[in-house]
Amino acid sequence: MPEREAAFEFLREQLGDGGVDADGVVAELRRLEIETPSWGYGNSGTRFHVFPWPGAARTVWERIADAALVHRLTGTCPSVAIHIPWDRVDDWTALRGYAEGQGVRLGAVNPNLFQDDVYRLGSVCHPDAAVRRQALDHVLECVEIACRIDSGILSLWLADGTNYPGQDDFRGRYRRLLESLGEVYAALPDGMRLLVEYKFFEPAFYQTDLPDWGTALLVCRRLGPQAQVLVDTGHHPQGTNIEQIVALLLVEGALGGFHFNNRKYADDDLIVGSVEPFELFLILNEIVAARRDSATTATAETIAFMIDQAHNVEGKIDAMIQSVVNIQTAYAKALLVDRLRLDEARRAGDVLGAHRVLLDAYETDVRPLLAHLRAQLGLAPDPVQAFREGGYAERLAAERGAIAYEPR
Ligand SMILES: C[C@@H]1O[C@H](O)[C@H](O)[C@H](O)[C@H]1O
Ligand SMILES: [Mn+2]
Ligand SMILES: [Mn+2]
Ligand SMILES: [Mn+2]
Repeated sequence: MPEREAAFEFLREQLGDGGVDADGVVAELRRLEIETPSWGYGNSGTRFHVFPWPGAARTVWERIADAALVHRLTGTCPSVAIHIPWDRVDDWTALRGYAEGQGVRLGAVNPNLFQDDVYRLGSVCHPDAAVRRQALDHVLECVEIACRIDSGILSLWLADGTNYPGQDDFRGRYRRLLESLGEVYAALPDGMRLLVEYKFFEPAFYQTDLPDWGTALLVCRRLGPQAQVLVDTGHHPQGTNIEQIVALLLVEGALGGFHFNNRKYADDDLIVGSVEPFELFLILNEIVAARRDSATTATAETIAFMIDQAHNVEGKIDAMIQSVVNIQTAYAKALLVDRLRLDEARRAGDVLGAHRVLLDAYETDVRPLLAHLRAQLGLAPDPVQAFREGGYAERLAAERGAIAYEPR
């Protein structure tokens, strides 16, 4: 028996002794879908510099081709999120056809209300009604695009905010926010969700109009059931307990999706799980727990798992594959949590006992499980290695070269 299968058989037995069905875990892993961001495949950087990467995607077609490659190597990324205008085309049917021909579908549509000169004082919260109108027309165009490509998600992040005390009126901006998003919500066709993303600062440095989960939840409540909160894991002040926010939003039926990435300081958009893998495990543990709870299953089953990252000094495609592997790994560990033993320890007030139930799952090497899943899908056991040893990077660099970065 090949070594990997032997490792899986050994783990299956070990898990079986603890009452965990390894085949059930593999089946749940197989259902996991992770959406990658088109903008994660191109050159990106900071205000200090953008380092051009040989072979980095230059057009929406190349970004979709790279996303499709990630899906072919991981078997778990069937859709790619697009950003407007970065990914705008004249013929959406052609782009949709191209994507489907590559084996992926076009996913969440992200409007861009942060790169136009008129948005200096905000977009949908701007004091000037004419600027708000321009912003709304862009978002409504994105609703139209989502319809054309049969996407079920409009994913909205607002850079809106102010830089100095007194610059604007908090109540006035909040009212404009509600009024503007009310018009967006009214334009949503049945079945399309508006995901409201919050972020506590940047590019605004005194006040942000959608700074936290509470404000996003209040706004969603005002709008209606098609509006849900999007949690970007890089958008919280240091020390925030993100897994608690996730649990609360699940109970409220308001958790619509994630933008997975990781950070050490601010919105660093680093590879998810590369800084705090335990936090990622705890977040996914809340999702699995909610799926096991009839009161929260419905919401937990429709969460959009999306990545939102920028790869400034590393290759884009293997970084994205590593991100997918990190999410699969954390999710697999969350599926191993012995929830019966956990509940017992909690009821008994056994604080350390309960904590150790989570540690048992977290410290389990799930690589044999993931390799077994990939074998089932006819894929290489380690997709990052498969990319790096498959000559893809060299071929793309030869085909595309390293273009100097043009600001978007
Ligand atoms: C590029 C932009 O960055 C923002 O910080 C936020 O995370 C949005 O989701 C993303 O679209
Ligand atoms: Mn984001
Ligand atoms: Mn961000
Ligand atoms: Mn981010």
